[in-house]
Amino acid sequence: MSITNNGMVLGATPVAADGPEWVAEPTAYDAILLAGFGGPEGQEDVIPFLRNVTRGRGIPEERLEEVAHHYRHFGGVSPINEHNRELKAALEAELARREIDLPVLWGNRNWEPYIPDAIREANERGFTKLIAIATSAYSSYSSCRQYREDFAMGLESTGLEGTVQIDKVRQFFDHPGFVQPFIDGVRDALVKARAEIDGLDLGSEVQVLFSTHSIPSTDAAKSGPESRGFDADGAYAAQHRAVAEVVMAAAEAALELDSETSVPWQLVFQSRSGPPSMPWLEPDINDAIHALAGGPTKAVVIVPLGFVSDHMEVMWDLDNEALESCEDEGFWAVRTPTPGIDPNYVTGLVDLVLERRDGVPVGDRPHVTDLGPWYDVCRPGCCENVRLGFKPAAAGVAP
Ligand SMILES: CC1=C(CCC(=O)O)c2cc3nc(cc4[nH]c(cc5[nH]c(cc1n2)c(C)c5CCC(=O)O)c(CCC(=O)O)c4C)C(CCC(=O)O)=C3C
Ligand SMILES: [Fe+2]
Repeated sequence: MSITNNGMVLGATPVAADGPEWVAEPTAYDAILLAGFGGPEGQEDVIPFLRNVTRGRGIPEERLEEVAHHYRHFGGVSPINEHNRELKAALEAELARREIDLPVLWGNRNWEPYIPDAIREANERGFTKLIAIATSAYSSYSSCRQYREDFAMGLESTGLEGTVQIDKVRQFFDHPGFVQPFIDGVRDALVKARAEIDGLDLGSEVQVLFSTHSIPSTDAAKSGPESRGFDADGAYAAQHRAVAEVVMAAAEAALELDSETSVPWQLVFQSRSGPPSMPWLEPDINDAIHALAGGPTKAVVIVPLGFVSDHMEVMWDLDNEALESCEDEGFWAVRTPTPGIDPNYVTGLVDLVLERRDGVPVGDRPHVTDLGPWYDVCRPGCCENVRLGFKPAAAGVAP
């Protein structure tokens, strides 16, 4: 991978460092690149998979053993690859329904089929312009830039940089298609809590915990473009807070609560993995649950706001650990669904592809928070990783 003398990264849409945040001209894409995290599909895959994920990351050995145990507990199989096969099929069905001729290629960051496999397949089928959907909604190194770096590395390792172009749809944390399944989930959970707990006061006796992956504080601070002036927790935390506010307002409206009543909620973090000496975003969801003990809370609603499907972080860290913490404290508790292949989500992803294909003006792009619509082309320095240092990335402006 090389950077041209005017600052453009080869393989990415050619825009200068001071180029546009949004691409308002149509682009004749040949195919969609569905980019997943990847997961093991049997006991023998567990260790090689974990090595792929943690290469060069300084994750303590004890943490790896603990995480290996989560996978071993489920036969060494993460459901994440099956989720992505289902999502691919759902996208294909929605594209066919709308008579849009865009094949979907699938490649993962950490397991087969790998991103370079998908890039090679694109080339073999004569595709030169790909629009990527990464299965990750928010801005941070792990949820945005790392996918873009893997695209750049994949183009380099296949020798196809300059031949195949990879663009990426904007981070979709505040796209209505992604947010609607969470609104439905919180509404349904509150209805259920009210039905099952006699005389429940939704204004004081429920706690909605919006949970997302913790990340190192240094990554959080660098999430999103510097120019936006976010606080120390960066765009990552700000985006989650903004979406949670929208979800709560919509769920409260659906329940027809009087305007005096607002349901208590907070943003919490899970799945921390660095050494204890390294600060990561807090509070941890289990600490937050235990801190509610002795207060008015009777019911806890856990919302996996940072995740698109019920993969290992949801199955283990929420459905096993966090629900157990609730049980320990005697709280009534439910975990609401992830978007999965909810029709709102699938339709929304196709809309995100079409807004790039058709060059929809930024003013016409759907978004439910004031932070969006997010950039088509990542800004200089966006989501960079100060621990790992600079690596070239596709679908953005250099550096
Ligand atoms: C922000 C974020 C998302 C959400 C965005 C997205 O969805 O992409 C996410 C998703 C996921 N993370 C996953 C798995 C793992 N993540 C790890 C480690 C890490 N994640 C991090 C962040 C994130 N991770 C970070 C900062 C690390 C430390 C290492 C590093 O600096 O990169 C490790 C290593 C062991 C451990 O320490 O836990 C594993 C096994 C799986 C697959 C689950 C399955 O198999 O079903 C998924 C979807
Ligand atoms: Fe992770």
